[in-house]
Order: sequence, then C-alpha cells, then structure tokens
Amino acid sequence: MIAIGSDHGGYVLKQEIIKYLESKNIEYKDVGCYSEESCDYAQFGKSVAKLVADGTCEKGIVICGTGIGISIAANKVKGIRAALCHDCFSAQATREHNDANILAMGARVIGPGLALKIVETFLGTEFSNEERHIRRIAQIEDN
Ligand SMILES: O=C(CO)[C@H](O)[C@H](O)[C@H](O)COP(=O)(O)O
Repeated sequence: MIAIGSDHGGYVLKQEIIKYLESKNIEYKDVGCYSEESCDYAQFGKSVAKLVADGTCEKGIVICGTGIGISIAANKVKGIRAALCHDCFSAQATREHNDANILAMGARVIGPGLALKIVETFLGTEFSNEERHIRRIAQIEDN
C-alpha cells in the first residue's frame, strides 16, 4: 500500500500518479489535498509520513510545488527518510543506499512524464541491504 499526498501545487501531478498506480493495480491511500485550492503542505506531508511510520503503508509519495516543503515536513516524523528526487538515478540510489521510504517531487520542477519514470524507479528498486548502508541509516536515527 502506497500513501500519497500533496498540496495544491502538487495536486495535478498527484492525480497523474494515482492514475499510474491504478494502471499497475498498486493499492494506495490518498490523504489529499483534493483540489487545486490553496492549502498548506505540512499537514499532507505529515499525514503520509505517519501512515508509513506506523506500518499502514509500505512507502509514500509526497508532492508540492518544489517538493521541498512537503519533504521537510515528512522528515520530521520519526523513522521517515523522505528523499527529494528529480531524476531516476537519485530515485534508484536513495532506495539502494538510504532505504528511503518516501519519495518527494516538485510539480513545478519536472513534468509528468519524468515524474512517472521516477515513481516507477523508486517503487521498483530494493534496498541493497549492505552493511555500510545499514550502519549509515542507523546513524541517522541516533540522537
Ligand atoms: O513548500 C514549497 C516550497 O518549497 C512548495 O513548493 C509549495 O507548494 C509552495 O510554497 C506553494 O506556493 P504558493 O505560492 O502558495 O502556491
């Protein structure tokens, strides 16, 4: 199950990604927003992050205008590693190296064609499970 959310700046791209998930029979939970009316990204970033952190959803996707505000908000939730990716190399690397559990994108930065390839790459790439990456991820959680 994939949790997905956006603010108004990411709403149209969110709907494109939902169409893609449906075409691949991938289950999702859409936490909103539900229109292009102006709203605040933090609540949607945190809602997606909480669904991933508590295990309801395996991964999440968050979108705002740049992907920055909503990824900062998602990363405030313990256990979340939200990665802002605007290319497929980064999407693959962040899954393999960081075991990123949320993909963030900016709908004002990239178009839907590239965004869908990034989603495909992110969801289709496994964590490498290599010792050095496990060690580094553990260090992120250290206080
Ligand atoms: O948080 C952001 C900037 O990092 C997002 O891009 C928001 O979507 C953006 O700030 C919204 O801007 P708007 O002028 O309110 O449409």
